[in-house]
Amino acid sequence: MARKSKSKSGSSLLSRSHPAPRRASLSSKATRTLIRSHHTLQKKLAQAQKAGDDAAAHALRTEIEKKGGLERYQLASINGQTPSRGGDSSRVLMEWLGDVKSSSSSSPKDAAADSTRKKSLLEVGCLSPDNAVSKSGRFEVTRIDLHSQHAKILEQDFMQRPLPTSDDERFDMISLSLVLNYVPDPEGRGQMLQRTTNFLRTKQQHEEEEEFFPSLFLVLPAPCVTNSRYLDEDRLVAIMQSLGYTCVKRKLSAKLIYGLWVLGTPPEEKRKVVWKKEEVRAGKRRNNFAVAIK
Ligand SMILES: C[S@@+](CC[C@H](N)C(=O)[O-])C[C@H]1O[C@@H](n2cnc3c(N)ncnc32)[C@H](O)[C@@H]1O
Repeated sequence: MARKSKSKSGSSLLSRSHPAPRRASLSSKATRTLIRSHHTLQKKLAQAQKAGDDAAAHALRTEIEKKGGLERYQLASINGQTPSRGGDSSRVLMEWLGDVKSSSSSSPKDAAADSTRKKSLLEVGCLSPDNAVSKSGRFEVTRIDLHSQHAKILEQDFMQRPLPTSDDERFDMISLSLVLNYVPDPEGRGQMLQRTTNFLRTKQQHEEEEEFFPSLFLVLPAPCVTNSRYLDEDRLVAIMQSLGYTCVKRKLSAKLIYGLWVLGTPPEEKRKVVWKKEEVRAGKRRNNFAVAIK
């Protein structure tokens, strides 16, 4: 039975009834294969759609569904979050925030008020309401996903979420963990990164010392940055800086690259941001992950 839930922006969104997610008992190898194959098929589908090849797009949609579609992909991703397989990425965020005061308010009254106010977090691509960031109790979390597997997760495409009209509707932090690499084409990834800036509240002058907010927690598979023909860390930093972000925390593990990117006060004039898909390093064994902004 469908029922309605309210988003932070006040828009009503349809949410479905949610059976408890089935845990797939997949091996690590099967999990990786399934995730990779889903990404490849999504990329081919985006290419077919761009080329206007309806027959190929139909065949690819059928193949994606035959392999279990987004639901099975999500179950494989949940599998990858078990502690034995690297765990929940938001634990890294909580380690970073562990010793941070919630505010740098100048007056004792403001400080008292702010220390009781939870930070607001928009978690895009949320598979579970029980990850470290939710359990911390430090955030008021709004969770969204293309396919919700839990009543506390709104079924919503971030790219379609209504734009906020005031800071009350914006967030202190957005989490984009293993979501940007789900987007099948470079331009779509650029649009997603650009769009995050609209959903973060404005940094106030008196907050200069509040070093971790407003911010984007961005997590990508490490090879997207360490072994791509089109993206390395320098280029990622340059792209993010052109959007107004500064990296304040960064961690590279064997599998993932994590970053906390603070959005600064908006520049006087909006800078023109254009990033093409250009080779930054050659090599036959590299992948083609890229971010492009028109
Ligand atoms: C690999 S899972 C990542 C889950 C989790 N954040 C993590 O770090 O393990 C990617 C999720 O992002 C969701 N997703 C991708 N694009 C999205 C969008 N535009 N809006 C909302 N969710 C999206 C997918 O549905 C999928 O559940």
